[in-house]
Amino acid sequence: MGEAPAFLVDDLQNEPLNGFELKNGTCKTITTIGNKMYVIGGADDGTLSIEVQIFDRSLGEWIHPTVHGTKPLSSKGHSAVFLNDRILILKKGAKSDDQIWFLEVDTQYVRQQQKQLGTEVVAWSKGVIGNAEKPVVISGPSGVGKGTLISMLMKEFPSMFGFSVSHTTRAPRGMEKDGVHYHFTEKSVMEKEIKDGKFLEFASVHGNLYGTSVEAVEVVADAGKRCILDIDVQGARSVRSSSLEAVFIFVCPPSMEELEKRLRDRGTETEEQILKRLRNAAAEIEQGKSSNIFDFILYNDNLEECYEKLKKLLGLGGCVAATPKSAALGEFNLPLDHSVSKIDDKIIINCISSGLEKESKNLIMLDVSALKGGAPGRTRGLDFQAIGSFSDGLIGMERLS
Ligand SMILES: Nc1ncnc2c1ncn2[C@@H]1O[C@H](COP(=O)(O)OP(=O)(O)OP(=O)(O)O)[C@@H](O)[C@H]1O
Ligand SMILES: Nc1nc2c(ncn2[C@@H]2O[C@H](COP(=O)(O)O)[C@@H](O)[C@H]2O)c(=O)[nH]1
Repeated sequence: MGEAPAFLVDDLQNEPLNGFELKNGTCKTITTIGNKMYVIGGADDGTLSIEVQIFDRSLGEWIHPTVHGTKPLSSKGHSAVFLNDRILILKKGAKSDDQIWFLEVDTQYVRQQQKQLGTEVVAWSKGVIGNAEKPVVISGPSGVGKGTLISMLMKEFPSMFGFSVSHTTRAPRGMEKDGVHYHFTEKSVMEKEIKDGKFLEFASVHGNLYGTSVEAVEVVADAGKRCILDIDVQGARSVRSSSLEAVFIFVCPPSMEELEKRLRDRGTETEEQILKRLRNAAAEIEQGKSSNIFDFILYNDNLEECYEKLKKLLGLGGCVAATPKSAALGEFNLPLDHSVSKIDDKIIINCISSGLEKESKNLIMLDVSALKGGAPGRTRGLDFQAIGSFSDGLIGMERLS
């Protein structure tokens, strides 16, 4: 039987939402959910990320959970607030793009992973202010022109779209660069990373392993861009049933003869590979047209016409769409000195700053009522508003963005 550490009893009397400092200088919070106490805070073993331990009060035992997602780097302190199925972590003194995190403890993704792995699972997800545009999943048989259409989109809108760089076990083609077109990977390495939960989806396609890592999607979201995934139908199906909300587009060839011509003219595959890809194409087209995976089907006969249709369904017809909201917002840094409380779906952050004349306190409201997404990816839909100041009396609502 394990023993609850001495700090739990005393420090729970303090403000667990806002954390407490231990004798060794590290800061931890404790969030109690049923019989489980989630102890979240800088590790004593010198690692740089925020660590998670769970104490099961009914068993009197420590549980070491499997931790999915990129762990946040530890900070000078943090606050923790429980929200139904996840714990909101606000890092003190962190930069605007690193201050809001979620530790998911009972979301659909966490429950799925627990079932699959048979262990206790928690998952980190970074919070994003505003609603970034949904990622775009583009599927279709090999040679139909997915890559060509995506290149045209990225060339015309370089600051709007970012490509999700997949992993593959196939060999690079002549001009392909590692880390740009694909992460070219050994099969054993990729299999281990799949087992470790690093992939949003993966599939065996035309005899090789392909997959989208969670990081590949997050890198694009972090750059404030809309993510484009070029993946096969099996991968699209996996993403559809994941928590990643996306727009799903299937690209169809005008005919099998034309598809074969394009594949042969591209000249990147051996005869054997071309035949394999053509055999698979018939089943992919059948699934693409008949399944409920895809929101849109595009016929790529005339390239320019098809590209115009693609732009139109992405809201780019005629005028340039606005920059994704997440890129423009979130330029507000939470100060080191703040405390946190929760009223319904609103988190009230009391920022305390000592001015020369008098101490002023600013109240910020973080609205978590419209959260979207989550692990394995970012949590979107957060909104900050300034709601008042103790020193000057309450001021009117004011958006910080
Ligand atoms: N509408 C079109 N008409 C004629 N040729 C086209 C058209 N669209 C693309 N192509 C050509 O077809 C070939 C295959 O296109 P592309 O490489 O973009 O296909 P893909 O769907 O990305 O294939 P893969 O899944 O194998 O990566 C390329 O040589 C491209 O230039
Ligand atoms: N399920 C996934 N499929 C992927 C991914 N990346 C690419 N693909 C698909 O593989 C085929 C073949 O691609 P090629 O570059 O070898 O011609 C094509 O249909 C791609 O859409 C992925 O990460 N997951």
